[in-house]
Amino acid sequence: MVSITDPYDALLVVSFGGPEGQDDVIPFLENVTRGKNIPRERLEEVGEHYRLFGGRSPINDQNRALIANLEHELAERKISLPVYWGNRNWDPYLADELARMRDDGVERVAAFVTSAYDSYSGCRQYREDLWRAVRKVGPGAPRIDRLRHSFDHPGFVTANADGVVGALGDLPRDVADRARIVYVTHSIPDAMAETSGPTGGAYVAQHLAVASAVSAQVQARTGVERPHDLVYCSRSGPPSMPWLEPDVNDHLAALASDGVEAVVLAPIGFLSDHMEVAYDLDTEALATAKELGIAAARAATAGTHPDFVDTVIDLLLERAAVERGESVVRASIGAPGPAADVAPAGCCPNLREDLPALCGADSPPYP
Ligand SMILES: CC1=C(CCC(=O)O)c2cc3nc(cc4[nH]c(cc5[nH]c(cc1n2)c(C)c5CCC(=O)O)c(CCC(=O)O)c4C)C(CCC(=O)O)=C3C
Ligand SMILES: [Fe+2]
Repeated sequence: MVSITDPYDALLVVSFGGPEGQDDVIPFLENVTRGKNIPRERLEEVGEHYRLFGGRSPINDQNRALIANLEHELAERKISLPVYWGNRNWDPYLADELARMRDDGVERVAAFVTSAYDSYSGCRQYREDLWRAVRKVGPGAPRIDRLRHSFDHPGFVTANADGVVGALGDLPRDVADRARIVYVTHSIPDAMAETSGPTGGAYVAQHLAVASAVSAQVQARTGVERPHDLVYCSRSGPPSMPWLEPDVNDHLAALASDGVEAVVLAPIGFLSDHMEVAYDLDTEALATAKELGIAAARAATAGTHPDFVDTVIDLLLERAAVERGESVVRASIGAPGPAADVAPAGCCPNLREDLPALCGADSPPYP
């Protein structure tokens, strides 16, 4: 009997990983920045962000919550499929989880990566680490298909629109109708943005599409048209290297001098409230807004919103149908359109060194 999840034996949630206590902070940061050109001062600064929160990133608990919701929703739909979880930079590591899956008899797995957009950081870097994990496990490692990026799935957009509507409700009533919606994502080097996706420029184009789609939904639901912007947080790297701008704090200052009284900060670049959201937005940017005298509220991320949980399952069922050779209608908000199932050769290149990566047209054969 054909099951709607065939040919998959499991779903694997692939994430970044984060420290769970003060002793983890330095080893975690060493894992993240190995081979990268991150200045010492920046590392110490980021270490302090984690220390402020007891050395514990919120990201692992958020992944545990997402997985619990996925398991619940799969059970509700009478779909019997185990869910596994492996990280790039912290326990549970990808290679350990792949070995566990192999021992459990899993041969073929669909991987949901907790990164919604195309760029080296959100695409190829995960696929390089999947290759490294597969090579470490060796023969018998399950075959992995990475699900397409979730940015343009209508469920992701609705979850974010709900977040913005909720944040508008947190603003003082007299200014909420005049609030500006400031969409925020992770800054990346200009060179990484320019080369993102199959033909370049995908990172910014995909965010602009999501920002417009979320704003249109918010307008439809509130009956108020509000201006919006796309800005960046969490810049790293040497100061000499250009990264995407404006920074959210600089942007708030510019808005204040233009007389803007209220903003919603909507972190569409992040799938859950991890450290960039908890520190860079909730701690730093909200303090900046306060100093400037702007009323500000932060919109919830997709997190465990039911529409986002459904999005993950929908992407899984879509890809399973594709692999069975069936034709599918892909849920999408439209241009720039769904990202590819199999990453095209050379997409989201690693500009530092050429490394083998899984789930692409240019991937090496399994060991
Ligand atoms: C696009 C993007 C995403 C979104 C896609 C995705 O979700 O993957 C993302 C996610 C995350 N980034 C995270 C943490 C860090 N990122 C760093 C460094 C960097 N990120 C970059 C980009 C991105 N990062 C880049 C271009 C660098 C410079 C180094 C390099 O060129 O690769 C550093 C080193 C210190 C610093 O440089 O700031 C840390 C500690 C965490 C965990 C948070 C937690 O613990 O809750 C998460 C989810
Ligand atoms: Fe990062």
